[in-house]
Amino acid sequence: MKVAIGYDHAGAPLAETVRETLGSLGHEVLDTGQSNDYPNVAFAVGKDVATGAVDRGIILCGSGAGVAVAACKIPGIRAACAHDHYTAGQCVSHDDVNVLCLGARVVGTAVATELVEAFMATSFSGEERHLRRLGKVNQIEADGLDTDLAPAP
Ligand SMILES: O=C(CO)[C@H](O)[C@H](O)[C@H](O)COP(=O)(O)O
Repeated sequence: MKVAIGYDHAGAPLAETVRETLGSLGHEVLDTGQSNDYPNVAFAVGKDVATGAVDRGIILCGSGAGVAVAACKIPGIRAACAHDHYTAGQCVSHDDVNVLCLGARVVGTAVATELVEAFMATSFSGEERHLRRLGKVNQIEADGLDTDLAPAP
């Protein structure tokens, strides 16, 4: 896959680990570089994913939270902050997450490597219940505060 990465000053210490891990897995890395304001980083990576220039994105900041908040504002982006192996995989298989957000002040290089591996090894399951829920996410994105969601079955 082609993967865009980006990082702020707080995320930068993990950038080389992410680049190396993606490379060792055979993925192509598009490095969008560093900005010291996390919304700039999130927008650069999220735009590449949303336009289809790359398949997925990985964004690094201090906690992983700031870049996730910003990236989720971009239509078509499903970003998640994951610091455990289970979430890094399940966020893709259930929620079709296309941007992984990591906090370099939270995890070290060994855990970050495992998180990137889990994220990249997982595909969306396509199961009916997950498609239904993702449809509702898309509905919220399209209709905003006017959204009228069907109740859960
Ligand atoms: O971690 C973050 C918040 O969730 C941000 O994305 C930044 O990395 C963080 O706020 C940077 O903090 P600093 O005090 O400006 O170094």
